[in-house]
Amino acid sequence: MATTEGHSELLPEDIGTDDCLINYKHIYSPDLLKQEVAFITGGGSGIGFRIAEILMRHGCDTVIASRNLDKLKEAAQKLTTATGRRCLPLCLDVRKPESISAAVDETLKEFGRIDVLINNAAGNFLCPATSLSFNAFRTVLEIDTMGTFNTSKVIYEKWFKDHGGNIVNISATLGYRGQALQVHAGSAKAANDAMTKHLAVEWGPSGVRVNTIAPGPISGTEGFRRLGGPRAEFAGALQSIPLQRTGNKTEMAHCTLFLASRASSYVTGAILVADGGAWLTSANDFAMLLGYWSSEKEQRPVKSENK
Ligand SMILES: CC/C=C\C/C=C\C/C=C\C/C=C\C/C=C\C/C=C\C=C\C(=O)SCCNC(=O)CCNC(=O)[C@H](O)C(C)(C)COP(=O)(O)OP(=O)(O)OC[C@H]1O[C@@H](n2cnc3c(N)ncnc32)[C@H](O)[C@@H]1OP(=O)(O)O
Ligand SMILES: NC(=O)C1=CN([C@@H]2O[C@H](COP(=O)(O)OP(=O)(O)OC[C@H]3O[C@@H](n4cnc5c(N)ncnc54)[C@H](OP(=O)(O)O)[C@@H]3O)[C@@H](O)[C@H]2O)C=CC1
Repeated sequence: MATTEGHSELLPEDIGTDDCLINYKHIYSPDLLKQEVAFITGGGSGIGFRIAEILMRHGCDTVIASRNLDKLKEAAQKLTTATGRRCLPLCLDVRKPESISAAVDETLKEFGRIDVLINNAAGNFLCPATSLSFNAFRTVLEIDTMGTFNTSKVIYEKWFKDHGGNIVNISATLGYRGQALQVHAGSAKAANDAMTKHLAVEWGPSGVRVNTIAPGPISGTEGFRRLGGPRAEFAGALQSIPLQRTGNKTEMAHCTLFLASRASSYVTGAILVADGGAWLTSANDFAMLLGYWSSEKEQRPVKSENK
């Protein structure tokens, strides 16, 4: 108990908005990723933003890429100011391979290399299977699973195949025991965990490592908010996690730094579970989540019919 609380206290400013850490203490040498370039999908917010920051604080230049260019520009400015490294904001939709291709070309033109790909972009919301439209299920699979494959394949073909590289996927432990109101996200992330192993086998001979971080509930993020995490009713569920707290973005970024760097040079095809032990024990309370979902109608679009 004292150990986990102690670590939380080291990072008091971690909770909340996408701002850079004020008192960051390096985990590894600040030169660990010197002269490397990381391409981070969804790097303008939440866990992806913090991953960009921690990689940059270890010497890396970054590309942060997603759909909302204004948000990305603001994030890139903050990241460069805080770390002194370059950060290039680029617009893409991971569902559209041609947009990924254009962003990768731009990256290679600007930086001349890509060393690390972080597949972090995703979409999620709470919804029981009976209310989930076919299109809603497809949309989440297209963003999370097709998006991860599309980005990996484009970067492999344009760069990693000839130069090697390092892919880290951001998954989730929510599907490991089945989670209520999450059939879409759980199915998508399970496919990604399988993809990690398949691509590690196929691309290992080209010098490409492929690994995954599987987070549990991470406070101060959109994903946590969308699933009702900050609500008082969930306090009991969080207490059922062995480490008795949510994780934070910096902890996820440190795990990513390990897999993205030579610190893990003989690791591939691995899934690093970083959830405080949550999936081993915590209650998957269907009634509680359904109650929350029913009370949060403004979160959901009005659908005419299942498509
Ligand atoms: C938190 C729980 C607390 C305590 C539990 C304690 C212990 C539990 C222990 C272990 C559990 C471990 C972990 C769980 C905790 C955390 C969460 C895990 C995973 C998290 C994943 C993520 O967070 S992903 C990142 C979240 N951020 C985003 O989603 C931002 C990006 N999102 C979007 O862009 C949209 O939301 C989108 C995904 C819908 C895509 O947008 P777009 O392409 O524009 O698509 P639309 O046209 O809008 O919609 C497409 C169809 O989808 C339908 N839809 C959209 N929103 C909803 C909704 N809210 N509900 C139902 N259906 C929806 C929409 O209607 C469209 O379908 P049609 O049929 O109408 O066409
Ligand atoms: N938060 C949590 O508790 C947990 C999160 N995770 C995983 O962590 C990762 C980050 O989640 P979190 O930080 O919470 O959420 P955010 O909403 O902050 O991050 C998701 C990012 O994905 C981008 N994105 C969404 N759709 C697309 C798309 N079609 N093309 C390109 N980019 C897209 C968004 O940017 P834009 O809108 O500009 O496109 C956004 O920056 C996700 O993979 C999530 O599944 C896993 C377990 C728990």
